[in-house]
Amino acid sequence: MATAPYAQPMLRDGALDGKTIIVTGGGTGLGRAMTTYFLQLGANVVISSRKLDVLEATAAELRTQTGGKVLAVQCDVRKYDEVEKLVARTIEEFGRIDVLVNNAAGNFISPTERLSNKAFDVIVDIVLKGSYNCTLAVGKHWIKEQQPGTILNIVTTYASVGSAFVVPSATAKAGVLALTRSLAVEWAKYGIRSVAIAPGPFPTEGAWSRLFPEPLASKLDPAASVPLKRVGSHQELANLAAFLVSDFASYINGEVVTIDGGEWLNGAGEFNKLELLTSDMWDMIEKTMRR
Ligand SMILES: CCCCCCC/C=C/C(=O)SCCNC(=O)CCNC(=O)[C@H](O)C(C)(C)COP(=O)(O)OP(=O)(O)OC[C@H]1O[C@@H](n2cnc3c(N)ncnc32)[C@H](O)[C@@H]1OP(=O)(O)O
Ligand SMILES: NC(=O)C1=CN([C@@H]2O[C@H](COP(=O)(O)OP(=O)(O)OC[C@H]3O[C@@H](n4cnc5c(N)ncnc54)[C@H](OP(=O)(O)O)[C@@H]3O)[C@@H](O)[C@H]2O)C=CC1
Repeated sequence: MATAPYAQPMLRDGALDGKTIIVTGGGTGLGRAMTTYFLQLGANVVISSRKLDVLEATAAELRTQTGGKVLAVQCDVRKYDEVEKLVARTIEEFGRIDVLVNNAAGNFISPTERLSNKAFDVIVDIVLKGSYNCTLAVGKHWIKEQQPGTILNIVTTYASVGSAFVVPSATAKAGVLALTRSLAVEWAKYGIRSVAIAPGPFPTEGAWSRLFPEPLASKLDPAASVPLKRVGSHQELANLAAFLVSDFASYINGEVVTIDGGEWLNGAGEFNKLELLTSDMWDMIEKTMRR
């Protein structure tokens, strides 16, 4: 079957030539998808997370698949000293950093009152502390070297509106969104852009195992609440990420781009649920109203 247009690579060859990009959580899921496309577009990529074996395996596969330069560095984003080492190792290998993608995250569904304080901490620490740790370490480097840069934060649609049953994640992602918009203004004078992507449902093992465990998975179709009636493809998210970190997006700063097939608006509109009405019902309703 032919690949759908939205699942095809978008940018021209070499669009990211000469750029060095750090992708936290780059060994799996959407981080891996972005890394693959960045390499195909000519960037050098450093992938980091806690599990070195996963990172090394991904790096080896992507070297073969793309012919690009990818370095695996173990780093727990919650620990500032490890983040500083990640920055130093990147400079040592590639001589520069052009882009930071704050993608690493932790999440699981739970009624909030069931959470221990440690469970709340672990999510906020990975998502919010992890993002500001990396942003601070890379930002300080750019400012000291008088070098421009781009920060891309992967948030989610509920960063703006909140969500029940993923409260630590919603709290932390809202903070990351605030970080994005605040630094877009404060660090613009240094030539540093801050942007974000708010994805809706994109199937990954990491997200699905924690957000759609059984018996939920067999009861709930994640595509059903999306007006376009499908989930996202990894390539279309990678296309958007590559554009936002490329020089073609040089005038985009402080923006959060939602990519969710219209899902978040679906819950918002007062009358959206009328989608359930059949044509016959509408005939009846119209007749009654006109009378
Ligand atoms: C699907 C449609 C789209 C909607 C948008 C979705 C938006 C966001 C999506 C995502 O972010 S998906 C990313 C998912 N990926 C990950 O979470 C990967 C990394 N995750 C992990 O490593 C673990 O899941 C972790 C729990 C977050 C961290 O693991 P770690 O080993 O560091 O911690 P633990 O020691 O296991 O746990 C710490 C603390 O948390 C409690 N806990 C763990 N799991 C649960 C649970 N399911 N329910 C309640 N509590 C949990 C655990 O018991 C510990 O607390 P204490 O027992 O010490 O009090
Ligand atoms: N998939 C989806 O539908 C959606 C995803 N998102 C966002 O997309 C991003 C990627 O998620 P996805 O690919 O689905 O899930 P994954 O679970 O595949 O990705 C999460 C990554 O974060 C890494 N990570 C977790 N904790 C740490 C830590 N302390 N230090 C460093 N790295 C860490 C994990 O690696 P390791 O365990 O080796 O540390 C893993 O590679 C996340 O920001 C998520 O919130 C947003 C909306 C929807």
